[in-house]
Amino acid sequence: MLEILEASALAAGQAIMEIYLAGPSVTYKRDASPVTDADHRAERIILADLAAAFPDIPVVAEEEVAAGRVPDIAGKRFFLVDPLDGTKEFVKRNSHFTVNIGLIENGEPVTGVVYAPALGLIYSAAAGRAKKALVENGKPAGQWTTIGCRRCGDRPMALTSRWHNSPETVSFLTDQGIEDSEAVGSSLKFCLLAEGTADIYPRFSRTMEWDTAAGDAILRAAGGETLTTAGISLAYGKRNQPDDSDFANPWFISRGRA
Ligand SMILES: Nc1ncnc2c1ncn2[C@@H]1O[C@H](COP(=O)(O)O)[C@@H](OP(=O)(O)O)[C@H]1O
Ligand SMILES: [Mg+2]
Repeated sequence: MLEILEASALAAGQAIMEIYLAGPSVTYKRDASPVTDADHRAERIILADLAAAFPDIPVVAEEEVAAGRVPDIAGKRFFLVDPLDGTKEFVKRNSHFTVNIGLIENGEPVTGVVYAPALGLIYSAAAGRAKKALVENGKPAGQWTTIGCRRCGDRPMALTSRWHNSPETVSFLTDQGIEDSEAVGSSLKFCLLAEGTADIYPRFSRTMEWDTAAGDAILRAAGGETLTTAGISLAYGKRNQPDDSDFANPWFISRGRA
């Protein structure tokens, strides 16, 4: 399965880069977040690939949900797709945007691919192994290398959102005595924890499950974890929540090895 997901993410990323170079057309969704022709084109590519290869696995995809199309996932494994995470970065011509495909089984992210086309980097994970490759001309160049979280030292390096940071995140870093932090866009934050170049990603502002599933799968396979503020492993497939919309995540803290 993983190779099919990787190939689909690479194809979607190539379409995104064509639009990136030509200049995307931007509109704004009901929640005022930007969406571009690249989001829609990349999602169509991924949905077609998944439907052809895995017709029985439901797919929850960001723009499909925005259009009101949500499949029944009850009791099933399912895909979460964010065709272009970091749309704001993309629009501002910053390279921190990613293609994301994650597979959820029993509420856990078990398989994932994150592709950052402008950086030429692809990360993936399945069966407890996380790996990374450079991408050239739309294909992995050279060998995939296995990646793993580092053990956190005396000076933890934190990652924060570039556009959606919050006062609570700043307070958390102060309370924990964390002095070093870097703002990084999109699901790349999970990948940097997974490859052992940072230690903690506190997310005290809103995300949706498709923003986090693929990166979280890679982080967990690399030896890290994502916990809610109650200390419980972040679960996926959250529907019919009393006071929130479907597939919204609570605040969470992702980290490498303690
Ligand atoms: N108010 C809000 N409601 C829902 N999602 C939000 C949000 N603010 C930010 N996000 C999510 O945060 C993602 C960007 O994360 P980051 O800030 O770490 O780069 C966005 O992904 P998209 O770019 O796919 O829309 C979006 O889904
Ligand atoms: Mg997103």
